[in-house]
Amino acid sequence: MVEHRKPIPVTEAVERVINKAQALGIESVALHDSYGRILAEPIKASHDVPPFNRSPYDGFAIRSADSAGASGDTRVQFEVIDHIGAGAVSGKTVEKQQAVRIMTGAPLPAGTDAVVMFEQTVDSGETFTIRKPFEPLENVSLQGEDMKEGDAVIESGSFIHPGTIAVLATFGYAQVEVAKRPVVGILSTGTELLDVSEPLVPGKIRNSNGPMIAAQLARMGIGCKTYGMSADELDESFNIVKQASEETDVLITTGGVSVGDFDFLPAIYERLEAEVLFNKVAMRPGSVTTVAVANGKFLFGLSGNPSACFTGFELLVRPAILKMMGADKLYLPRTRAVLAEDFTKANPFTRFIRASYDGSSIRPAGFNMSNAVSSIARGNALIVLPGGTRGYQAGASVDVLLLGVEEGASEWTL
Ligand SMILES: Nc1nc2c(c(=O)[nH]1)N[C@H]1C(S)=C(S)[C@@H](COP(=O)(O)OP(=O)(O)OC[C@H]3O[C@@H](n4cnc5c(N)ncnc54)[C@H](O)[C@@H]3O)O[C@H]1N2
Ligand code: MOO
Repeated sequence: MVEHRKPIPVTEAVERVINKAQALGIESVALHDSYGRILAEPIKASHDVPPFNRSPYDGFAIRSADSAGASGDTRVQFEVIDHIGAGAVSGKTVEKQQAVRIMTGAPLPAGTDAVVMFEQTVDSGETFTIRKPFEPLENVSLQGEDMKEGDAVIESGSFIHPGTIAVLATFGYAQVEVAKRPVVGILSTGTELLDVSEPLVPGKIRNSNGPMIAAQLARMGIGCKTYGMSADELDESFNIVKQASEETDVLITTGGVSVGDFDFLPAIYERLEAEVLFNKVAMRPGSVTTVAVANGKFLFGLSGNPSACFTGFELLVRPAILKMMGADKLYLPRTRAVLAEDFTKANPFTRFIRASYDGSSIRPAGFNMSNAVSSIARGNALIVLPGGTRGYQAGASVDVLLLGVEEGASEWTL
């Protein structure tokens, strides 16, 4: 008898998965290993940045009051009494009409409150003259102008990117508290699958889903265990899935999840006595995406069809893993864009179309069936067309989810 599955809305599927996903705790890593991790502590400024008033230019530090009256006609002269570069502190106190030759980054000497750039001086040597007056604090980089001691600078849960690392280094974090990452496994099921290095033979295709998912994980800062490929054979697949699920927090399988005679994932979930969160989602591609939990381990049954597999990962696996990683932003950033060409197909389920987005308009990235590989390569975004709609014309405003934006992403709210 053919199994009938009840589709649930994609937002409901996301919610069910998110409700099951638990953060895995905290560990300490060296700063240079922290790129791509999720910060597990809030970062407060432990001192002012910059920590002292400093020169933002190469020039001369003066007392601004001494420059009063300087003009094109009336030059004002200064005597140079010291010379410092960044890292040095002048021991001198600057008196009337005196100056210190100062390089970018050096602290302002006692008594001075302005900096004259070399380009603003005439005849510079032991003495120099200027042709304009300077305001107090003119050309001075002020202590604390960037960050003040005690400022909340970065929130816990943020993705650690190069800018985060610059802040952490500034405040002396040689070690950083980060969220633990889940151990994720990938198993590609299908008797038809060949390894990437194998020659094509009749009836077979190369496994593109496994390497694609590994890369989708990599751009989230997650490595993976690869369980290779298994044939569509129940006992063999069951044994691999059972062992892999024991060795991982999240096992992602592709293929074998629909209602075909050789689709064994549903039977495997049953044998594992897994709790199936859903086995049909009102989305296309990826309607067969199934998520189950067995012994506290996630089993993501993604479709074998490449575009469906890709989309199921981005919409359902990615937020679950981000929650396990302790991230504060779980969803793909969402925006609106103008459709660049007609899309007249009906959308019985919410449709996610691989598309290329140029910042204002968006164009479907070619062949858009769930078995497409080419459009995944060409797309950098997904157009979202709600279920029950059809007949979108060029010029229509549509919802768009941006792909590959792992840093500083805003949220796609449910
Ligand atoms: N009677 C029905 N048939 C199908 C239904 C349905 O509701 N009733 N759903 C269709 C939909 S929608 C999809 S999507 C597919 C999904 O099937 P599976 O997820 O079980 O995947 P497979 O049948 O194993 O493979 C589908 C397709 O993808 C190719 N494939 C598989 N693995 C890979 C891989 N690692 N790399 C590249 N390509 C892969 C495979 O050869 C098939 O062509 O079911 C429909 N059928
Ligand atoms: O699961 Mo299928 O991808 O809806 O075409």
